[in-house]
Amino acid sequence: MSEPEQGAGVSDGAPGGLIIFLNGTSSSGKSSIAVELLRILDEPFFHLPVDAFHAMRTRQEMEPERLATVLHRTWRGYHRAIAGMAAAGNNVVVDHVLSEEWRLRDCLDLFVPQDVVFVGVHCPRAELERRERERGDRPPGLAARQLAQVHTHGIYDIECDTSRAAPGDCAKRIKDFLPHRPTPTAFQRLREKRDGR
Ligand SMILES: Nc1ncnc2c1ncn2[C@@H]1O[C@H](COP(=O)(O)OP(=O)(O)OP(=O)(O)O)[C@@H](O)[C@H]1O
Repeated sequence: MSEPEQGAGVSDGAPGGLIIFLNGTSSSGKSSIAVELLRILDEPFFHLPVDAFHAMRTRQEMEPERLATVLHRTWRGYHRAIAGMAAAGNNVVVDHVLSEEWRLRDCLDLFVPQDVVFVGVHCPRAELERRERERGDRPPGLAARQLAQVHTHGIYDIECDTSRAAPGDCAKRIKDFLPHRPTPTAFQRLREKRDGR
């Protein structure tokens, strides 16, 4: 039996899969957009949220120092799992918080930069705090603490403000952007910046 044809327009014929990378603070609306994306995208995509990787870990108590090591390893493994899925030709929606500088550096080292659609998921502080209170399953102040770092690199392919647009509208904008994404991509530009070019 022959292999199913690879989708045109989404991966541009490249052997690697496309990575739609949603970056924003906790409660900014990343998962909600990812759910909508998977509903409307025409090609097969996998949603890989960082939370799913934390949820796979055993639940035992750990000393803070050991926990820090285990968490660091989890994030590094998550980045490599994304790269691995994409390397095998799978399209991926990533739902991640770049709240520490090394995380972006690690992703820049690992992902094929022309295959990444880097999406800034923004939401004003007051609305983040309101959502945190309403959902009750995140520590109060978590999103506000992450705000300082998450968007500091300042370069995206596309950005959305989830206080002004519903998750479905953000997903539709991202989907419509895919066939027209310009080069260099945000990841290509960030790599050039990293390399001092
Ligand atoms: N565009 C939006 N408008 C209004 N409410 C939203 C919007 N997007 C998400 N929410 C609400 O905000 C809360 C957080 O959304 P979501 O889980 O998608 O965020 P997240 O960025 O994935 O958060 P986390 O990283 O903490 O998992 C949910 O209660 C969700 O219903």
